[in-house]
Amino acid sequence: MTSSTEGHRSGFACFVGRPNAGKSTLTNALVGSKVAITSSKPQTTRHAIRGIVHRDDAQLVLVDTPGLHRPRTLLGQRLNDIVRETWSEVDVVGFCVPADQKVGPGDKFIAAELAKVAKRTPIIGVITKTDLVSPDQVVEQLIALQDVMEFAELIPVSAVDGFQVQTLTDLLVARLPEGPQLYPGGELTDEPEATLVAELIREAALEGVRDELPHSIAVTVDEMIPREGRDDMLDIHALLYVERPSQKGIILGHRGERLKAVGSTARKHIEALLGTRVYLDLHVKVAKDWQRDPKQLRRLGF
Ligand SMILES: Nc1nc2c(ncn2[C@@H]2O[C@H](COP(=O)(O)OP(=O)(O)OP(=O)(O)O)[C@@H](O)[C@H]2O)c(=O)[nH]1
Repeated sequence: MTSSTEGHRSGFACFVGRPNAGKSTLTNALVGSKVAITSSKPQTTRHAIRGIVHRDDAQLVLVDTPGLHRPRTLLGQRLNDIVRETWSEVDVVGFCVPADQKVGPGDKFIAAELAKVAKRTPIIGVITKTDLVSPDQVVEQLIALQDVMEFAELIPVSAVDGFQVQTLTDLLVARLPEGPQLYPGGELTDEPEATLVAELIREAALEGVRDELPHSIAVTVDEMIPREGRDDMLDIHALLYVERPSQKGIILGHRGERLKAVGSTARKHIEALLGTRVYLDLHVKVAKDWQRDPKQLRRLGF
């Protein structure tokens, strides 16, 4: 009997590019309507998962990277170190450049940074939004991009009309190592929104403290209601449960600064997920030994 993982590939990819290059839209086009829920172990990545492409032969996990900045300050440099670290942790990077805009200094800056990791991580040049330009302009952009750096592959796509989206998936998958599924399939769809929202909050809360609090956090979303008189704003009230007061301190951080950052990261991801603006009201509660208490577990959705 052959093993079920034989020939199966799995791994991580991220899209980089200047703001508005079309990274999010492309991610959604690749993933389809599926939204990633990452509650399932293993926690193989420290980065927020934007979507997972499930196929019989592969599982492609698309992760978020923070934006790259022109480093004017020490903090800017530190942020860029983090970006580069992410790039070298994924199996393949897609560098997105829109077809309808000249390859500019912003792109060149990113390319120069990408070139530093290109020996270890293959970089695929992705020309996005081809539906906005003529075929000739696509060719011109391909040529312009080729001058910027050396790519493992170059491909024009359109997330809007689906042009070459499948081919791009194939190219990304081909760069993944052989391996089993990292996340169970199937469970990614049809999750009620509140569960996904809770999961995004949990992800943000665990960021950076996974080692200290690996399985001690649970999140409940108690309320998701449209802001009165507005159809573009959702009020979300959520509770973050920890097991011990000491863990509450870790989550809150100095003067609650960490919780504030968690809330702001989670809010951005929730807004991207739901396509609406969000006010997130987040509180931390100690629920003693909730993992061993069936009643509490049920309330937390386990
Ligand atoms: N016509 C067309 N528009 C697109 C395509 N992909 C993205 N767009 C539009 O381009 C704009 C930016 O797309 P995003 O996916 O938000 O870009 P992004 O790179 O994620 O942007 P940041 O989050 O700012 O980094 C949006 O208005 C999209 O609707 C495409 O394939 N064709």
